[in-house]
Amino acid sequence: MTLRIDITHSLGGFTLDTCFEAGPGVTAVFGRSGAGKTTLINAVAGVIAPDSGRITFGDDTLFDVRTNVPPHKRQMGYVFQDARLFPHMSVAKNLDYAVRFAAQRPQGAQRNDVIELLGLGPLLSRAPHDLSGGEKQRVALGRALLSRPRALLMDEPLAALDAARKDAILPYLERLKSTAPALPILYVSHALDEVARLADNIVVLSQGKVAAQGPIFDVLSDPNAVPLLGVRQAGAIVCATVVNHGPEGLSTLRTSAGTLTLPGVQAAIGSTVRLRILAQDVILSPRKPEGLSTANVLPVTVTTIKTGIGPGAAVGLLAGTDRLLARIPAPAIKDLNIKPGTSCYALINATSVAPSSIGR
Ligand SMILES: Nc1ncnc2c1ncn2[C@@H]1O[C@H](COP(=O)(O)OP(=O)(O)OP(=O)(O)O)[C@@H](O)[C@H]1O
Repeated sequence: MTLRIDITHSLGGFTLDTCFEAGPGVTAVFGRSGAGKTTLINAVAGVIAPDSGRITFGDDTLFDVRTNVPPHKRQMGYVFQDARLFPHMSVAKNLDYAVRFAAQRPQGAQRNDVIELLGLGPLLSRAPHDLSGGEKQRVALGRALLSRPRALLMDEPLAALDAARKDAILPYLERLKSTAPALPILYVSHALDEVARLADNIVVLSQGKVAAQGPIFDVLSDPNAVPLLGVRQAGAIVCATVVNHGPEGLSTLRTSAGTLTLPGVQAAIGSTVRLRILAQDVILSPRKPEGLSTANVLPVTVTTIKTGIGPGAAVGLLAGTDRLLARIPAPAIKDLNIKPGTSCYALINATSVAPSSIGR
């Protein structure tokens, strides 16, 4: 089923004016602080009533000029930045509380499946104050899933966690995606690394408006989206298959354009991973370079060039059937005579792809 959101809402001098759809899978709502992400997700949850517009889920109208379905009747699971567990209840009781309210609902995961999916078994008898931040968020996610939601709304669920805890919980979210592929998940975040690992689609909010939207692979590789995403954060996602793990901690991965050698790849041989390759870590060369310390050289074709974003230019590249994004000094466009259709080589430093940028 698909969530359709077409609303306007004013708060002081701020106006949210958005129109987009979120179907099965993860739709990331990305934007800088104050872009309107929380206002948007609160409207979908039914916590606030927009000034005007319409929110539908499949054939059901959740909000319009005549209708405003209360939050508990929208059948949405909500996970906040802070886990908001009941402090006086054990993990098991927190989960059972959700089951009780879901008893009559037709869809959703069973208790044991959710416990297994999120690795909650060893935590069941513990109290929330004995859990780490990441464990609390796993319980909060379990509780949301056990309410048998028709859609999941996640508002910066990892923002309060440090990098290590974030890395520990991301694989659970990746598993959730594959075990519940039909579940629409609206995932609010201002962290592009999370979004790149999890999202199928992205809606970029800027000052309350949708500034870009579409499949995550398209938007993150679009040079025109670089100013919205931030020049240092911008980078495309490449799909790769793990070929082997070498003795030096370096793994060989096959992409549609050629082979990459990268450190810190945990995935099993034969599995497909997503690699987020930052635009600033891609260097372009008109000829195939030799004798370099990096083995990662892929033949590419220039598709789009975006200048006028400071001293750098963003260059969209086709690498086999994948796309890459490079950020190079603007004068290099002229010096290298780069234009759409130019064939050249992309150099990617082996150590610049962080293990946390590698998703399943
Ligand atoms: N009750 C309110 N009264 C007036 N302005 C508000 C109110 N609530 C939010 N705003 C403003 O609306 C804008 C959007 O806020 P919102 O919380 O939706 O942004 P956000 O993208 O979720 O930000 P963050 O990432 O910092 O949480 C901000 O400019 C905020 O200051």
